[in-house]
Amino acid sequence: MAVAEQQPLATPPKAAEARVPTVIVDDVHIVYKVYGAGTGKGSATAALSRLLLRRGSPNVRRVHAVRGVSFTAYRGEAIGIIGSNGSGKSTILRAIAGLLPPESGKIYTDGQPSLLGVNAALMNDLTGATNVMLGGLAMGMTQEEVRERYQGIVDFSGINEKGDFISLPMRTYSSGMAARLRFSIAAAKNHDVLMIDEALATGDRAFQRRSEARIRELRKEAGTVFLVSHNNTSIRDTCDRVVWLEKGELLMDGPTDEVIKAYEKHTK
Ligand SMILES: Nc1ncnc2c1ncn2[C@@H]1O[C@H](COP(=O)(O)OP(=O)(O)OP(=O)(O)O)[C@@H](O)[C@H]1O
Repeated sequence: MAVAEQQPLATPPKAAEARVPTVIVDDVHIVYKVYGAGTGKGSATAALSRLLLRRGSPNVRRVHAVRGVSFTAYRGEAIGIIGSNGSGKSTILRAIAGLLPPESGKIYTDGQPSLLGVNAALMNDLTGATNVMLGGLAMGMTQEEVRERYQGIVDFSGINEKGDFISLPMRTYSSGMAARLRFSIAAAKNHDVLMIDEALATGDRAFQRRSEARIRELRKEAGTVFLVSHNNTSIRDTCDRVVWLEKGELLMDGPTDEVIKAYEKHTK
């Protein structure tokens, strides 16, 4: 009986590298409501009579800050968000962080996104050292972990380069020093999704380099990083993809070089 020639088993095609989505922004609109934006109707009596008569405030102004924005971010990406002043960059980050509800549309996130903004809350009357401890605990580290990383955080921030500033209250820091400390605390932890809003702009060049290197590390450690910045060099050095917002709309989303080139042409 003839034996069928054994065919070598075809090697299955190597599974394509699975891209894991971390943030999905789906047709999101965000509207701020500004109360008391008109004149003359702000008195307590007027407010009371509105309550009693169940009439809405006549002075609510709506600012439609984000208009139908959609994109998906994947694990391991660093995405720059650019656009002129007031284009909605900070607003979309705050919404991804869960701090602002969208008027319509949906935002899905994998893990808890951390927003590191220029206004991230640290206590001005407490020393830098206490803020490092509190900030670490607030990010979910144990006391032991914060103690282990304390020196690394202080060294990274460079706060003590010109004397023992870490033991002084934060209100004695310049805005650049405070921003450096905030970034150093946040960067001490690996985040699923880390969003950085202009935090690098205030540091000097040496600090910016350290931060950029740390952002690259955070990406390797499988997180997703968003960076809002007006500094195209920072964006070029850290991000492989850029989302360009203008007047609340997404104008372009693509490889860094392409988008920055188009943006520079637009702003010239
Ligand atoms: N708390 C708020 N209340 C009302 N309107 C707001 C508020 N915050 C922002 N806006 C408005 O929303 C729009 C988008 O603002 P946003 O701060 O997101 O812009 P941005 O792109 O981050 O600007 P910039 O580059 O100047 O930081 C602007 O028109 C702004 O006036």
